[in-house]
Amino acid sequence: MGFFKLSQTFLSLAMLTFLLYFFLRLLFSCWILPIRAYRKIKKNGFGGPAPSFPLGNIREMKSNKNINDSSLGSSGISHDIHSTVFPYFARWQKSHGKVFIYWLGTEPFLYIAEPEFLKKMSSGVLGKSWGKPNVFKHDREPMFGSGLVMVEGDDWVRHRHVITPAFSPANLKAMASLMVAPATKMLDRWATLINSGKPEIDVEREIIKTAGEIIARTSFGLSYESGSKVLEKLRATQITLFNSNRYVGVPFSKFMCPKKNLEAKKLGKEIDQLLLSIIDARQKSWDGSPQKDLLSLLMQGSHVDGRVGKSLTATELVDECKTFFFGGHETTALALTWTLLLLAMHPDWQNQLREEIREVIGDDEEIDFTKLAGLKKMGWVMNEVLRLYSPAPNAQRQSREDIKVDDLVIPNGTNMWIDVVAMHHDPAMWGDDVNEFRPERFKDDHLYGGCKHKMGFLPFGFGGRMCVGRNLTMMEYKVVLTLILTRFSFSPSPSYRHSPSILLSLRPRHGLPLIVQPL
Ligand code: HEM
Repeated sequence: MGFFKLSQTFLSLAMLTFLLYFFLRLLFSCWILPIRAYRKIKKNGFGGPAPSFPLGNIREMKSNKNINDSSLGSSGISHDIHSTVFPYFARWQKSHGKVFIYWLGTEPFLYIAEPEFLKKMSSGVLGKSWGKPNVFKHDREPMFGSGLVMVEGDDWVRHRHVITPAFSPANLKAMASLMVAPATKMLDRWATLINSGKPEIDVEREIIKTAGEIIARTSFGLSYESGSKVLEKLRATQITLFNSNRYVGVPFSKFMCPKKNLEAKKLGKEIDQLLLSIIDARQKSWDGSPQKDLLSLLMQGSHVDGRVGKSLTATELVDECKTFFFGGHETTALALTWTLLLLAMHPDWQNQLREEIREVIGDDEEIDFTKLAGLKKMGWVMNEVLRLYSPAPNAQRQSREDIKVDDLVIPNGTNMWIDVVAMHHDPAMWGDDVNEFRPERFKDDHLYGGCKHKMGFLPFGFGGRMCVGRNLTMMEYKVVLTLILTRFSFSPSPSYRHSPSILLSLRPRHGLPLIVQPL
């Protein structure tokens, strides 16, 4: 009896110790550490909205959805979108300036919409010394794994070293030929719809589908038919993750949607298996002849440059394929989608681009891809669209060392949120016509569009971690837009409701119905 009582007391003590340990750990990670990090940043004198525990400022961010659709007929369409897509940032900017601290759950973030601050902060930091916020890593794991977007340090250098040559101009030219068939298939579908008396087409849905096919071909060499299984699963992962991704930074948020998280993990594993089997088959059948798609180029790069530490493993190749899909297809599709809206609203620009295509490319049935670089006006239009409706509305960083900005010190471990939409719509940088569609602003300054600061135009990010796929995007943009403009003209549908919104990327909430006519 005495022994039984003793062991019971021991068990209760053990339980109590465990609970105390658990509580202290929780207190430490959710309260003491974040407050300590916050105090260090705050020493620099930054302000910011008051947070509450445990949501930080998330409640305010969620309550501020400010869904404000405008249609063609009523007030017209405004490109002044910052206060619509990020109403909380627009409001906090008014009280706290362009650099301040806000909280995602128990994680403080340094908000930055000031190009000069960004320049000073990033000028001394190497690409490999930047991190990505740890708090996002759990959610993004099934999408990007250890792909280039997420890796850091020497691993990042190794990945970037193998990946960059795959995007060389010669390789891109070969990839361009893979883009024509999916785009032509889409346009044939439009022609059939128009012939059957349905000229109203949701071009966003169409272009996202086509860009998915293009990325499947250019990334892993899959035709739509054979790649549709991978594509379906990749898309399902994105939707599942996005739905379960809403309380980032809140303690235990990953346990809030256990079903969705498990589903995303399961899908992630299935995709890995599918891609691994593709890589395996390639490895077995590869006879050394040159291939056009990124996966083959990376495999060749890894093969040729087979020194230890330089090549990519099969698992890393899988992660890069997923990264190309998630990082590359929707962003490019949205750049094209917003372009079609702006060109629909500006038929004069449609005509100017058609004229340029006739002059530069001619009437040949097959596009000579070397001539695409000559489509200068199309380049201005692309930049102006990326400025007004940047598909990647923000960039994120976490410092991995103390960073000096004049007399200030941004401490190691600071999360950063760079508000690209704010900087692209800042009249102090662009002038009073900041919210007008004026592609000609890129005529004399094709890189920065006359922006007063070189860090004020960042559609592809900045520094050593700038988007590795930007030239591929440019190629796809010019190929697809050339094909569209040579076959169709288009105008906005009266049913279009303008409601740009952030669903990972910046997209039209209700799609983009256009009235399409054959030329
Ligand atoms: C309009 C199209 C695109 C936009 C707006 C875009 C935007 C971006 C942005 C903002 C970043 C982050 C840069 C930073 O943190 O400073 C990025 C990184 C990246 N993008 Fe893109 N991207 C586009 C197309 C593509 C394509 C087509 C691919 C590949 C097929 C791609 C692959 C990547 C990769 C791998 C990274 C990570 C680079 C690194 O961290 O070293 N992107 N992109």
